[in-house]
Amino acid sequence: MKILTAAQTREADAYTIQQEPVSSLDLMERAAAALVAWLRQRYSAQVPFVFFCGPGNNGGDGLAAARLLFQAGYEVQVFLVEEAGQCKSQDFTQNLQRLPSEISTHTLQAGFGFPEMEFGAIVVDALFGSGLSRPLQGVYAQVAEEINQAGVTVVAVDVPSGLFTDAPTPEDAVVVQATYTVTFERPKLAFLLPKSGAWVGEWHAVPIGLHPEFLQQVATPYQLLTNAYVKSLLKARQKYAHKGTYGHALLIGGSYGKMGALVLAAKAALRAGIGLLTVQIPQVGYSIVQTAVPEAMALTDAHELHFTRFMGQPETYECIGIGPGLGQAEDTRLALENLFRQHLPPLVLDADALNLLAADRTLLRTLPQDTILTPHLKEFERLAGPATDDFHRLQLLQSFCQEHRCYVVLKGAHSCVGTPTGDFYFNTTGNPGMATGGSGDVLTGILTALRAQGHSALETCLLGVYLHGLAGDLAAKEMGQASLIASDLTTYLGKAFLALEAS
Ligand SMILES: NC(=O)C1=CN([C@@H]2O[C@H](COP(=O)(O)OP(=O)(O)OC[C@H]3O[C@@H](n4cnc5c(N)ncnc54)[C@H](O)[C@@H]3O)[C@@H](O)[C@H]2O)[C@@H](O)CC1
Ligand SMILES: [K+]
Repeated sequence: MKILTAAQTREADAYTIQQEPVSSLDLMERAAAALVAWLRQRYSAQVPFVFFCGPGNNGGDGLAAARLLFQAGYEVQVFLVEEAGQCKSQDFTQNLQRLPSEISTHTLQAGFGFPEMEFGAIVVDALFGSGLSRPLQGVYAQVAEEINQAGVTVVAVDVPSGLFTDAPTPEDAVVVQATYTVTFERPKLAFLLPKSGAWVGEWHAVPIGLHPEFLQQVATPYQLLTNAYVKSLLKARQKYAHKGTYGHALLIGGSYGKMGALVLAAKAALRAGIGLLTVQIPQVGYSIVQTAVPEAMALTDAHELHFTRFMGQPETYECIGIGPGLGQAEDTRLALENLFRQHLPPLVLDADALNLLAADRTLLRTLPQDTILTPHLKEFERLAGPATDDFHRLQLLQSFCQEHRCYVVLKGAHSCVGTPTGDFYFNTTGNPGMATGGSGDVLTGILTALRAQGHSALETCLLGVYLHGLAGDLAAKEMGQASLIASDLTTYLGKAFLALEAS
């Protein structure tokens, strides 16, 4: 699903208005109706609502929603926030005229006294949306600050007011801290990035019937993974298959004190459908692996404690995953250097393999084409340098993938897959319970297994991050986020496959 910029959203609105055709006011009515349907589903008519409406179409949405909610029997109060002399949008003015006189309506201007909130009231933030052109100032900044200090649930309309959707929001800017953001049609890019995403709270995209033709033709490098798309990447298992049909993968990793990481990756690879799995481990790991993962074959390194020399034949494997628990010993770095000189099957690199690459730029330059790298933010910074903000990081991701002709899964909430073509794919599954040691090792196992089964590098990344997050969501539903541990992700991987197939 394409993610649109604010300018593209305006074009989509205009195209819909012209082609459907529908009046701008009726499109706003649809947006308000979608917002109100969301609110009514969540809150009963006993819950009082306080709307703060700005002068543009975002404020217009707020006014239309206040009217619809009032007509549905809710207690509604409206505050019009305006800088003296500020122009109002036409649809705002029309919706103000349509506001029933029974709704208590006040104007807040500079130097206002902020209203007392009734206990349990929900604030609806309709100050500014995608039309924001500069940071909030004056009365708008004051209202946003007061809302943030009121300690109430805040539902932002379309965008939390003060947040830039396609560019970094200045560090010192005032932004409404939303509990929920009900956004129209598509989430905005800023919602998916770690710093700006924190203002958005939990976001929900509600459709307002923007013209499908426009959505189909508009060009963007930013895509959001949808269930339907990821499902289309699944391959059915064949009746006459044997274990050789589903690839032979190799995982290299584990070192003294870090064998668990390799075990987690190995179990995940097996649950991700691999036909055969071999692990290469230092001698210290032999009995651990043979006991913990009896389904895997083991190759042991000449070294007791860590990886020093590849012991197999590269052509035996359809994919090699390197990194979980690998360690960063000097002879491990040399072993990687030697390995990269050989003709290799597709690679998945994680954890210490990435740290070794970051410390040795020559090694980075010898990276085989279409390698998949799975850094978290800190590991990515070591590889590509520090980012000044979320948007700069996306630029770094794009140039890194293009320069090294590789795929990068930048891990976090909404993990982002960067590609050599310059496109970005944001994941939609997963939860904060997965921020726990070993989660990344499980992902490496899943990706290695999918790649070995013949998925392209891109398919592997998309299917892998989605299933990994879905397993986390299913696990969290039953055991809660705080108690979730990495091996639960593997336990729930089968259910994730089933849920995706059945969707
Ligand atoms: N037909 C449409 O165009 C639709 C628009 N919709 C709503 O319209 C919103 C966008 O509306 P607008 O383009 O009117 O923009 P906003 O309502 O976000 O902003 C209004 C105007 O305020 C001014 N402004 C920007 N930043 C300011 C600041 N910091 N201080 C003071 N003034 C500032 C600008 O001139 C801007 O156009 C969307 O977020 C959405 O809520 C929805 O109703 C769906 C349909
Ligand atoms: K808003």
